[in-house]
Amino acid sequence: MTLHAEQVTWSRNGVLVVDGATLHPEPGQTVGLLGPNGSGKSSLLRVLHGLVRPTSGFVTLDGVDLASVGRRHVARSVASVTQHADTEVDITVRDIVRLGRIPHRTALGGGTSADEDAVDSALAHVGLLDQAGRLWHTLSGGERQRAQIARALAQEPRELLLDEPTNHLDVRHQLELLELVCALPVTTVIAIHDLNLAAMYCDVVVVLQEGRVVAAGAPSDVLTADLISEVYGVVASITRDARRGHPVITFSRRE
Ligand SMILES: Nc1ncnc2c1ncn2[C@@H]1O[C@H](COP(=O)(O)OP(=O)(O)OP(=O)(O)O)[C@@H](O)[C@H]1O
Repeated sequence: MTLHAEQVTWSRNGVLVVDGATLHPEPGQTVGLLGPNGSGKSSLLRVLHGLVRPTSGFVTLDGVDLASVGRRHVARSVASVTQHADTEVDITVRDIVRLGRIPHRTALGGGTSADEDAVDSALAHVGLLDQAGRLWHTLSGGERQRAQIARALAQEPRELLLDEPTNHLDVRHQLELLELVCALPVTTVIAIHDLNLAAMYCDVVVVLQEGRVVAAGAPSDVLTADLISEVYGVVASITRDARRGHPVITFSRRE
């Protein structure tokens, strides 16, 4: 079992932001949340994390309504990286990553060597081990993004919720990050704008439009020229990757 959404609706100021979304990831899958700006991807991730309560429907963790699961239990199981993680405090990269260990600490305990091992391992995974002593505010946007990913990895979650994690990353780090995420033994839901990266790395893609799920399934079934035209209003053509067979999307210029 994993984190499931059942007919989840979330309204804000009378506007239906998420409209009846159902999500049933298989354990270990990487699920891509796609859709235009404002289609509800971040909001659905927030509902899945239990940061906001659904207006109707429900989210379950291992079959139990998230509303009745303790926050600490959720924090031990679910890690998230949001789009605007930031801090003004003078804090090092290692300190940021250590935050991921908080849900695992006992009431009395400070950090243990197991905590430090998890922090080192997470830093190594994102290629920041040699930058661990640097201050947060001196990092580039991409380095901050990788530090936040390391914080989520240090949490050793079973479920990972990522909101546009490839933002700010150069192409090598985009590919490395998604390869890392796919190789982790966790279930990942990842809001992502790049349809080609979604096609390369996601087992399943779920397309949102105005808060509603309008398509879901394997990238090769979902990412058709018609769907892309309907949802994004752009002209695209689809070929297949010669080696792995996933769709490769090419966009046409408007003349
Ligand atoms: N707390 C809030 N209060 C009011 N409206 C909100 C709130 N959060 C989100 N919205 C609105 O809900 C809609 C969906 O926003 P959301 O950020 O979930 O979309 P998104 O698909 O993640 O967009 P993007 O691709 O631009 O990041 C938008 O119209 C947004 O303005």
